[in-house]
Amino acid sequence: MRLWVDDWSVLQGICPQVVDVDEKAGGQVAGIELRRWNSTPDSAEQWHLAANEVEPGAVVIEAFACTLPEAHVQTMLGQQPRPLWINLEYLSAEAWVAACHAMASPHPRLGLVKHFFFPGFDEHTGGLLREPGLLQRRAAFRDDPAARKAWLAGRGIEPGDDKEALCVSLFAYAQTGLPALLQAWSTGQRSVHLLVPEGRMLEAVCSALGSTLLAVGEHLSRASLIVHALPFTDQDGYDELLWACDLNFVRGEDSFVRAQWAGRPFVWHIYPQDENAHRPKLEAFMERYAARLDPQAAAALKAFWWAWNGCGDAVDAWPDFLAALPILNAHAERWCNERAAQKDLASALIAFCSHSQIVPG
Ligand SMILES: Cc1cn([C@H]2C[C@H](O)[C@@H](COP(=O)(O)OP(=O)(O)O[C@H]3O[C@@H](C)[C@H](O)[C@@H](O)[C@H]3O)O2)c(=O)[nH]c1=O
Repeated sequence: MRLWVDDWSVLQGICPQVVDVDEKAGGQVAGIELRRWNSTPDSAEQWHLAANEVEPGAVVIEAFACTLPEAHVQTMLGQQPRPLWINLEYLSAEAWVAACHAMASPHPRLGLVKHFFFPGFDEHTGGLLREPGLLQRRAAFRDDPAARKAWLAGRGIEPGDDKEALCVSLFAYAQTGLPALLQAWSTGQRSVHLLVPEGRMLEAVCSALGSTLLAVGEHLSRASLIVHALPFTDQDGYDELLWACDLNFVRGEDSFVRAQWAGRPFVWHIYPQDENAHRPKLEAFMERYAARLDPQAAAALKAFWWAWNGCGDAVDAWPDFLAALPILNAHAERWCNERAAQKDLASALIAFCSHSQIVPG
């Protein structure tokens, strides 16, 4: 397995072992060969390993339509048998995805065939990323209240005897509604411990509360609201954060999926696109997610999610959402178990390649 990565520093953040790999020469992490992909090579940066200097694998996965370098495609053309070329698409809950999943698209000039592979939420799609043992690790953590308590205490968070206290993790894109929501939490009846990994969201929270930027490990209190600054951790650490909280604000694709495996209520901030192209995607997921949810809880969820995504007032929507949390909690667990009954994305990819007789089954 060889992974081409165009942003080494981002990879280091979520996979710290990458620090030991020479960016210029590439190297191995957890059995995966890492190579730096310079998508805009220039003469000043001749050191990068060009994709055409490397023999393509039996399967070439182009993620998120990143566009393979022409030279790499040419090398693929010269191979016998020709590699299986897969375009791994963005995650979407929209109905058309099932119809397009695994569809073949012959290259107009080259005679190579590209297959579209869509992650998704039902068995007609490629499924979701879920590594072996994830749900067992989560269960071990969540079934052990002492482990959660110790995890929180290790980060200076001690909700104490306040059974009503709510632990909330916050990871989102820029949010215009944030200051008002923080204000509502600070004056609310229920204590809110807000766990914010370092980064832009922490800056935004501190600035909205009129504070200097908190260092990792520090906290600040505003009546019912206590903000805790957490480090940006590797992905296992981020999973533990999701498991430890009662409610998780997540964004984009990956943290959105991890929150679903956490089996806890969550709020999704979808990646905003031009001309509001993200809205039908948000709606499609909400409809799917809330289809078998109690109607009142479904309405509360939709109102708050829409508001968090810029359509509505999050402060107005918060009380009903808060009241629905116990129902949403049970629903999150059920949703997680249903999704876990499906083939995961990596297994689906292997099955697809085996079926195409490229990879031995
Ligand atoms: C806060 C935190 C996150 N993470 C992880 C969780 C996720 O796997 C990852 C962040 O990924 P995402 O949540 O998907 O957010 P993102 O904004 O980085 O990704 C997005 O990029 C856009 C360009 C795409 O169009 C989106 O669909 C989406 O993929 O970081 C950690 O490992 N440690 C941490 O401390």
